[in-house]
Amino acid sequence: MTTITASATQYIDSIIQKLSGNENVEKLIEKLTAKENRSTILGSAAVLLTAYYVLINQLELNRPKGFRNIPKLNNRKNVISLFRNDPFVDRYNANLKALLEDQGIGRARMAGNDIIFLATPEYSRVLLNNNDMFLKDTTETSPKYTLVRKFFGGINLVFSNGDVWKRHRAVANPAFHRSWDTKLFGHCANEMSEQMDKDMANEGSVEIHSMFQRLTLDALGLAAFGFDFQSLRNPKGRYVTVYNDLMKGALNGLYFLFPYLDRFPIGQRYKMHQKLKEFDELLYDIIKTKKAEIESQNITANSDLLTMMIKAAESEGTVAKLTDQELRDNLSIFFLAGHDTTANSLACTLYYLALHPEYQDRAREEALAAIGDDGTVPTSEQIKHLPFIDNCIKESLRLCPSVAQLPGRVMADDYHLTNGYLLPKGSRVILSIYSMHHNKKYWGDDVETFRPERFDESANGGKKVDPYLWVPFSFGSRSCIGQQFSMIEQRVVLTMLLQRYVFKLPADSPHREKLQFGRGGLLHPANLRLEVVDRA
Ligand code: HEM
Repeated sequence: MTTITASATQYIDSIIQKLSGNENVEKLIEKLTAKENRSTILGSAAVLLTAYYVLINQLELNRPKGFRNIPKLNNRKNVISLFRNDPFVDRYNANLKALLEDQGIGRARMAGNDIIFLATPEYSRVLLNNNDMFLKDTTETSPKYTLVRKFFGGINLVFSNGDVWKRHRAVANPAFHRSWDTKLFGHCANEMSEQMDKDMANEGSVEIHSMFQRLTLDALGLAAFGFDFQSLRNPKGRYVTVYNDLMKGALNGLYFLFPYLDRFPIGQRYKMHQKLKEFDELLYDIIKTKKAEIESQNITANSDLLTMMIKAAESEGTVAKLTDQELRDNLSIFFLAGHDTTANSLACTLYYLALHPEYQDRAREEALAAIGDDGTVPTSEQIKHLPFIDNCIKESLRLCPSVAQLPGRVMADDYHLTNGYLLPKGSRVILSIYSMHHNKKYWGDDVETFRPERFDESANGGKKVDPYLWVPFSFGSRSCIGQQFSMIEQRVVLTMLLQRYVFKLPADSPHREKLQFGRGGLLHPANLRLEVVDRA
C-alpha cells in the first residue's frame, strides 16, 4: 500500500512539472482555487474520500485475498448479543453455529480487531502445536490500575508466552504432577453432604451448581496453600465474601469495555479495590509462613501447591525462583482457572446422571465396586480405575465445556492455512471448543444426546476420540496443568456422592427438555436444582 501511494505521488509530481507554464492549465488552477469554488471542491473531495473509505471497508480492497476469502460471520447480531450479555449458548446458536459447523472457520470485526474463529480438529492441531505463532493474548494489555490486572497479576502461568511461560510452567509442573491426597477432597465432599441434607430438609431440593462452587473453592484453598475458606460451612465468611466480591468485580463486563473507569474508582468499586488489599495481605502472609516452614524443614510429603512451587524452584537449580509477587499472581490465577471450571463439570455430570437414571445406576455400581459402601473416603488406589464414571465426566465436558472458547491468541506473523486462508499478523484467533464438540459431522446425528459410550474404545472397535477434537482441557504443551487435579477431585466427589445419594431432576425442572445455561464467562448451568435422596 505504501509503495503504491509513493509511486502515485511521484507520478502526479511529474505531471505538474510538465504542465506548469501551460496557460490553460494555469487558468484551470486559478478557477479551482478561486474563493467561490472552494466549498464545491471541498464537498466533492469529502464525497470522494467517503466513497474511497466505504469501498476499502466494504470490499476490503486493502486486505489480502487469503484473508478476504474467510467467510464473514453476522457481526452486528453477534455484537448486540454480546452487549445484552446473552448466555454463550444462545449467542452461539443464533449467530455462529451455522457457519462455523459448516465451514469450520469464520471472521468478525470487534472493537477494531479482526477476530477469526476456528472450529475443526485440523485447525485445532495447527493452533495447539504452534505456540510461538499463536501467542496468548496477555493481561499486560490491560492497564496496571484495573482491578482485573491487580487481582490476577501481570505475568503468570496462564497469561504469558515464550521463555517467561516456560519458567513459570517448569516451577508449577512438579507441584501438579504428583499423587494427590484424596482425604482433602473427601473432607470437602463430607462437608457438602451435611449442607445438602440441610437444604433438602428446608427446601426439598438443592441448588447443586452453587454447592459445587463452594466445594471446589474450599478444595482449592486447601490444596493451593493450605487455607480453609470454609465456604461450605459458612458461605458468608469473611474471606469467602472478599473473594467472591473480587471475582464479580474483576469479571464485570463494563470495566472490560471502559477500563479507565478503574483509574479513579468510586463507591462500591472503591470498596472492591480496598478488599483486594485485604486479599493480598492474606496471600503474602501465607507465602511468608510457607517460606519459614520450608526453611525450618517443617514440611510434609503431602504439601500444598505453593510449598511445592517454592521447593521446586529452590531444589532444581535449573529454574529461576519466582518472586513473591509472581507466586501470588500464580496462586490467584489458579483460583480463576481451577475452581469454577471443576464446579461446572461436576454440576453438569450430575445433571446428566439425574436425567438418565440408567446411567446413574451404572455409575453407582462402578463406584460401590471400587470404594465399597461403608462411607469412608476412597484412597488414590481405589479411584484409579473408574472407566464408566470417567466416560460420564468426558461426555459431560463434551456437551458442556466450561471453557467454551479457548482464550484468544494473537498472530505473531502472517500465517497461511493449507487451504489458502490467511491469518494476518496481529489478528485475534479463537478456537471454538463448543462448536467442535457440537458438530454432527464429528459426533453423528445424536450429537446433543448424553452418551458416555462414545468414549468407550472397546465399544467403538478400538477407535479413540481425536485428541484435537475433544479439547475441554485443551491439548499439547499448553494444555491445562490442573487436568489431573480436577479429574481426581471429580472422581472422589462423584463416587462418594453416588455411594450416599440418589439424584433426581424435579418433575417441574426448567432443565427437563435441555440444560439451561447462565450468563458469564464460563459455561455453567443456571439455577440447577436437584432432589438429593439419601440411599439409606
Ligand atoms: C474441569 C476443569 C477444568 C477445565 C475444563 C480447564 C480448562 C482449561 C483450558 C481449556 C485451558 C487452556 C487455556 C488456554 O490454552 O488458553 C486451561 C489451562 C490452565 N488451567 Fe485449567 N481447567 C480445569 C481445571 C483446572 C484446575 C483445577 C487448575 C488448577 C488448580 C487449572 C489451572 C490451569 C492453568 C494454570 C492453565 C494454564 C496452563 C498454561 O498455559 O500452561 N485448571 N485449563
